[in-house]
Amino acid sequence: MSNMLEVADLGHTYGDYEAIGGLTFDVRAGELVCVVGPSGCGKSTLLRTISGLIKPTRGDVRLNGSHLAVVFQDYQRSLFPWLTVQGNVEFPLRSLPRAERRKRAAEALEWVGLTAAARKRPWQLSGGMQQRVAIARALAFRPALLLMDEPFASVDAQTRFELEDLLLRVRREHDTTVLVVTHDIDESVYLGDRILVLSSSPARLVANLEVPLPAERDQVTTRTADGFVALRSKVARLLNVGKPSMDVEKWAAAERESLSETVSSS
Ligand SMILES: Nc1ncnc2c1ncn2[C@@H]1O[C@H](COP(=O)(O)OP(=O)(O)OP(=O)(O)O)[C@@H](O)[C@H]1O
Repeated sequence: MSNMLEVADLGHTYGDYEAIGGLTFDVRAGELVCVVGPSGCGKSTLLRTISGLIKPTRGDVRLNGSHLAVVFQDYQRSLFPWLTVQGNVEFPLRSLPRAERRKRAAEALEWVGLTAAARKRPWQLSGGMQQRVAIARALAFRPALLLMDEPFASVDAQTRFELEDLLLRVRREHDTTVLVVTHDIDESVYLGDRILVLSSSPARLVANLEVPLPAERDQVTTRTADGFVALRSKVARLLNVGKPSMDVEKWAAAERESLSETVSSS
């Protein structure tokens, strides 16, 4: 499988504060990779450098495709209240002919189950529906890579589960490559093909974990499966290594070894 994203020795410093301390990883085409790390470790900075919103102090980001789209946590601020749902989804497609814009927006709204809401304004919709509009807008752009920054953190638990399943369905049906930043360990295991665990700031890669779960996931059976429970415990323990006094590399190596033992014996 080819790489859609290649990040090499990426580092970022704000003034003299080092937020990211040299990250190297790839995201393969069609893969869904989750990034977890302690609060303030530099996850949003990582997404901003990948999306080109800020220029990294050092290192390289290579995207093997022409477009990327970003979905943010705060859907209320990312949608235009004066445009209809359809208008919001069409907005990034302004350079395309009108008929093509319409077609792509209608298609993306259908993928997220919002065809009936196309003529409404965002403020007439629930929070979960608004976030679905933001996802439709990103998908209509047909991005080579979809970046998501805490995309479901502002909705209730039930809606969050629905949106997680929506994301899994659309990325499977449309073969989208996705990089999701999340605070939620369970969400990272439920969604991910792979999980990148970061240390506290400056963010370094503590572990790069394959998720040993079938592609078909279900909120009840997947979350109670032994592989799910074992991996979420691993990630939770790895996140404690963000303490500066610990030897992150040594800890991560030990955890990786014990994870591979768990997986091979299960
Ligand atoms: N524009 C900025 N100028 C100076 N420091 C910044 C700036 N943006 C972020 N930082 C600092 O860099 C560090 C990483 O911030 P970032 O927002 O990337 O972390 P995060 O992991 O996304 O945080 P959270 O988990 O709370 O969302 C934090 O200590 C933050 O205070």
